Amino acid sequence: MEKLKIAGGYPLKGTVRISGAKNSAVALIPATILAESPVTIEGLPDISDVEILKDLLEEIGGKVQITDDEMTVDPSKMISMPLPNGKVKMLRASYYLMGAMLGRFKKAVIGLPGGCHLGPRPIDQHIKGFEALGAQITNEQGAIYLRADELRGARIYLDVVSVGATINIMLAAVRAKGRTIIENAAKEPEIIDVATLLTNMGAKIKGAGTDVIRIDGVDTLNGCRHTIIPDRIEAGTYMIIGAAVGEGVLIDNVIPQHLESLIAKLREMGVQVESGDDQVFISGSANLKAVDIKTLVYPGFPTDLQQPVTTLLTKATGSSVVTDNIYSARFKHIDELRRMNANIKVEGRSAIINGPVQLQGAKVKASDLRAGAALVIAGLIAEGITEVTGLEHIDRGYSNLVEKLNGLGATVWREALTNEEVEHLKNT
Ligand SMILES: CC(=O)N[C@H]1[C@@H](OP(=O)(O)OP(=O)(O)OC[C@H]2O[C@@H](n3ccc(=O)[nH]c3=O)[C@H](O)[C@@H]2O)O[C@H](CO)[C@@H](O)[C@@H]1O
Ligand SMILES: C=C(OP(=O)(O)O)C(=O)O
Repeated sequence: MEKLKIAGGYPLKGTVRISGAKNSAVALIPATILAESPVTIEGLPDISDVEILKDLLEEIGGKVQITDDEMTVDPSKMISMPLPNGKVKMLRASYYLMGAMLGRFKKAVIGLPGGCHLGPRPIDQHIKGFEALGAQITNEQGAIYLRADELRGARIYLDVVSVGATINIMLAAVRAKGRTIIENAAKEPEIIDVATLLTNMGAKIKGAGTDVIRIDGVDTLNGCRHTIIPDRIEAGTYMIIGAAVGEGVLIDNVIPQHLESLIAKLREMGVQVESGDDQVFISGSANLKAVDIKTLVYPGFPTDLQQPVTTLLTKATGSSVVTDNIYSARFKHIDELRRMNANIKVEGRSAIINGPVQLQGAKVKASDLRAGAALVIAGLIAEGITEVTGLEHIDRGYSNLVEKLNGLGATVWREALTNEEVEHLKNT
């Protein structure tokens, strides 16, 4: 086990290249199950969620090759192996195996997913969608059993706008007989990315990226080559870093339109942001202004950037209110930021941040992925050394973090935990 050490207070500048999107990758990889010949996905991020999904595809008989950032999956010999326990529990997105295996094999057994603990993460809308397509579903000892004699297209209205449910239903519906219509669908760019892969495989999907998606089921899907979209959350994290400690940071390989809500908020804070075709330049600002932020479904402000932006707001003058409307309990980073001298209180689903304060280096623990990002940003801002543990969360979603930060001039390194520190972590 390792910890991340950050020597704070240094200005960063230069160029950082963004990797492929984690939240696309975790759906694109299960989607390969639906094909009958090899699928290649280019531009995958080097993160543990991708590694785990590779292992899961191999468990069910897939042949997977990874070269640099490219993964080729030969799904031809896959079988509907039950996966009630083990690695499925290590990530939230293992739930996409349900839709993909149901689509291809008409049956699946998948352990209830893990992932970041952000409060309750129900999957009732996924289940409602699968049932509408004709599947029988039971929950036995923490695993979901799905079975259908035949999948039939249906009209499905999502009661909550859910990225996970939209993608999962799409995965099953591409192999259903007839037309499926998903109403009140989520519109996130990752949904369009998955629909693009499926379309390249031969699926018939219209309307991905709007709130009504129409899918006409097909009998077979074939292999293809697909390039993943850039990770808007990783890009947003580096934009926030640029605003916090940058003296000119160029974010390369980004789709600026995916980050309009963040760009608008950074400008409101007084940060200079220039966007080009696939790059964003952040000049930084000495005098940040407090702003209020509410997370919403896309194109609103993403919940995944709520924690990183909270750290930035500790530098802003005045009182900011950050409200998470997607995950009301996504505030585990706040206690850790307080250890670093932040003046923040949580009321219901809002964090109230009073600034500016000078953060101080401390020993802190990442409780989840974006809490980890928030603490790394805090470490870069802080005076002195910050030590961040819980790196297994950060490694789920940030490709080559140390290399990318040091490439911008930061002083960040990983160090093995002492036995004493391992014991201490087990007891906290
Ligand atoms: C809309 C939104 O911002 N989605 C984010 C959410 O996706 P994720 O896929 O985790 O969440 P969903 O988009 O599926 O869920 C959005 C909301 O709907 C609720 N819900 C979801 C499914 C369901 O069956 N029943 C139900 O009630 C969730 O509890 C949540 O409050 O977290 C991901 C990881 O942090 C982000 O990348 C997504 O952008
Ligand atoms: C919480 C996240 O991931 P997951 O849903 O995979 O746990 C995230 O990407 O911020």
